[in-house]
Amino acid sequence: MKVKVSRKANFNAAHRLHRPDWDEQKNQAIFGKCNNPRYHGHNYDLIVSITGEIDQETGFVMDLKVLKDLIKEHVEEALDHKNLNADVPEFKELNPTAENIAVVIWNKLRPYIDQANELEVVLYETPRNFVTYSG
Ligand SMILES: Nc1nc2c(c(=O)[nH]1)N=C([C@H](O)[C@H](O)COP(=O)(O)OP(=O)(O)OP(=O)(O)O)CN2
Ligand SMILES: [Zn+2]
Repeated sequence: MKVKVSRKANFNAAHRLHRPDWDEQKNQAIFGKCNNPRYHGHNYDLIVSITGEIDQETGFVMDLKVLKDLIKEHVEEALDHKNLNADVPEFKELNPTAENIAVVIWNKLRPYIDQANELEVVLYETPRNFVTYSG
């Protein structure tokens, strides 16, 4: 019997969607206001979920206090109040779209999650735009 447990988190970050190999007109046409050369911010909401068997001794799939601390150490400290393009090595040459940010977060957390459990990351870039990555 598998059960999914989840932890919500939040971080604020600035970004710019841009490809240096495209001219200004194409960047503007594809990325619109997220191509602003002065960057802009989003208030990202994150839901991290772990799916697995319930441990018969603890009753936990995973201790949510441990998950909270992992998100704080590996996601919030890396991304919160950062300029994603300029401050976060993973985005030096990777566009910080919601999709790519979700994959980066998943990769940061996966090494710390029990191999027997599944990891899912849901990232809200705006209240109505969100992406899901499960590996
Ligand atoms: N597939 C993707 N599409 C878009 C992304 C993305 O990361 N992946 N990002 C953006 C913008 O960065 C950002 O999400 C703003 O988009 P917008 O359409 O303005 O969304 P809002 O929810 O703020 O707008 P509403 O009008 O309130 O719906 C765009 N596309
Ligand atoms: Zn944006």
